[in-house]
Order: sequence, then C-alpha cells, then structure tokens
Amino acid sequence: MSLAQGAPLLSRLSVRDLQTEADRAAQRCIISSLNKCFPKITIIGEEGEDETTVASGSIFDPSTTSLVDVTCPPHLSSMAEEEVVVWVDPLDGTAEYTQGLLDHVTVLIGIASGGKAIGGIIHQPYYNYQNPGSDLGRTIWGIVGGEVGGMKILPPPEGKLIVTTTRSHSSSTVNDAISAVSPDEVLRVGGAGHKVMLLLEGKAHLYVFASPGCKKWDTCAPQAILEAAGGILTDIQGNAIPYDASAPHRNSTGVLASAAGQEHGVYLEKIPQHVKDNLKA
Ligand SMILES: Nc1ncnc2c1ncn2[C@@H]1O[C@H](COP(=O)(O)O)[C@@H](O)[C@H]1OP(=O)(O)O
Ligand SMILES: [Mg+2]
Ligand SMILES: [Mg+2]
Ligand SMILES: [Mg+2]
Repeated sequence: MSLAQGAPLLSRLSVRDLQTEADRAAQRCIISSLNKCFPKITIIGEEGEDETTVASGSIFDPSTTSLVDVTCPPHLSSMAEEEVVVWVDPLDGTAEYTQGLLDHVTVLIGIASGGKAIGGIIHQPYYNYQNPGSDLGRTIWGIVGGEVGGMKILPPPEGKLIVTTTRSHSSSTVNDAISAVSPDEVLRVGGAGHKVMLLLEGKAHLYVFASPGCKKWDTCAPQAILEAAGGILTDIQGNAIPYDASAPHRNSTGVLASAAGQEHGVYLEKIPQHVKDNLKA
C-alpha cells in the first residue's frame, strides 16, 4: 500500500506521538521481508512486536536489488547474522505526514553490530512530490567505512551556521541549546531522517535536538549514513549512542549531529551545562 492510504487511520499514543495505519503497514512489510531473508537477525521496530507477525501481503526480496553489488568493507565481511541488530522506523516524521508535509517523511532501516551503527538506509518516498514530471522518491544508503549511495553529498555553505531542529517537539531546553551555538539560520523541519539528509545535502551544518524524544530507530540509519559521509552523530553530551539489542529505545540524552568537516567538539562545548543536566541518562 502507499503511505498516503494510511493517513485517515490515525491513532494517538500521546499528544505528541501519533501513529497511522501507514506506520503499522510499512512496519509489517519491512519486518516480514527482513525476517524472511535474514531469520537470525534481531529486528526492533518502532511500532511494537505484535504488528510484525502478520505479513502485509507485499514482501520485498532484497536479493533482487542492486545493493547486492556493493562491495562490503573487509571489517564487516565476516560478521555472523546473529550479531546484527536492525532498527526500523517505518515512517519517520509522522506528525508532519498527518499535516501534509510529505517531503519530511522518511523510512529508516538502521543496521548495527557490536553496539555500533554500521549501515543504514533512508528512503524518502515523497521526494520531488511538488515537482511534477520528476522522479518521485529516492533511497539513500551508507556503510560506515564504505560507500554512500543514492544522493550527491554536498558541503554546507561557508561563513555561516545553519542549524536544523524539530518543528513539532520543541521546548525551552531545545531552544536554549540552539541559541547557544549562535546560528545564522534555523531550519525547523520534521523527522530525524529528513534532518540528517539536510546535513548530507549541504543545506545545514548542525542538527541540534536537546530532548529525550528521539529513539534508536530514529538515529541508527541516519547516523550510519552520516558517518559514512564523514559526519558525526552523538548525544548532546558527546557520548556515542549504543545500538545493541538491549540498549534503551529512547535517546534520553538528545542528539547532536554535524555535517562532514564541521567542528563537532567545539559545538558540544557550547551546549550549556543546564541543558546537559536536563538530559541525564
Ligand atoms: N516527544 C516525542 N515523542 C515521540 N516521538 C518523537 C518525539 N520527539 C521526537 N520523536 C521522533 O523523532 C523524530 C524526529 O523528531 P522531530 O521531527 O521532532 O525532530 C520524530 O519524527 C519522531 O519519530 P516518528 O515520527 O517516527 O514517531
Ligand atoms: Mg512515532
Ligand atoms: Mg521516527
Ligand atoms: Mg516512526
């Protein structure tokens, strides 16, 4: 089914946390398909486990895609299937999706091993939806220590600082962290996947989110692609985010991500102590 078909069937998990039939159907499709091809991996999806046992009807076969032609970096080539943890966000940017901001929506599949993000896919189903005649949708992927594909990586403009952050989960702590880095421009857009894509496309230098709202399925795929492209994603204290299967789902200490070539450590030092203290693990 298309994502748009799910829009009317909206559930409300909390005032700030929505779920649509599109979230549930996309997760059923992705997890059924991955389970079929890779029965020994651990898959953790945003929308819970009970939804994943029933196949949605459309199952994809990864062996038919061009990704199988990609050379695996040597440090990953001997990994056992059992070591792999896949974090699935079937629809990132649900709030924006329900409001018709379709280009903020992404599908995130993050691959981890040894607690680290090692690979990721960001699918942006509605890319170009406002440009009739252009190809609709795009899929970006990356392997840490290997290649990035599906888009041209561009550097952000020099001589200014553009920060991207949440548009639907703001707070005074979120805003204090942004002010502290003195941005020239702030892009408030939806979705963790979409914001990291702005870093990859050279439209923003930094992604600042001093809030516990993001989860591992929001950051695993974007982090892997960003790192493959030379960028950095940590929590707001500068610590690595753990992606092993027993890690808490919530990124309780926030997110700071920087495009390739940016001084991640310098921006971390600018985040005020009261913001860091508000986001204790
Ligand atoms: N307070 C929150 N409650 C639930 N999900 C959140 C919250 N804050 C962030 N998220 C998730 O992180 C993503 C990025 O946040 P934001 O767009 O606010 O920057 C959101 O699209 C949402 O993912 P999802 O849409 O998959 O539920
Ligand atoms: Mg959600
Ligand atoms: Mg999400
Ligand atoms: Mg989601």
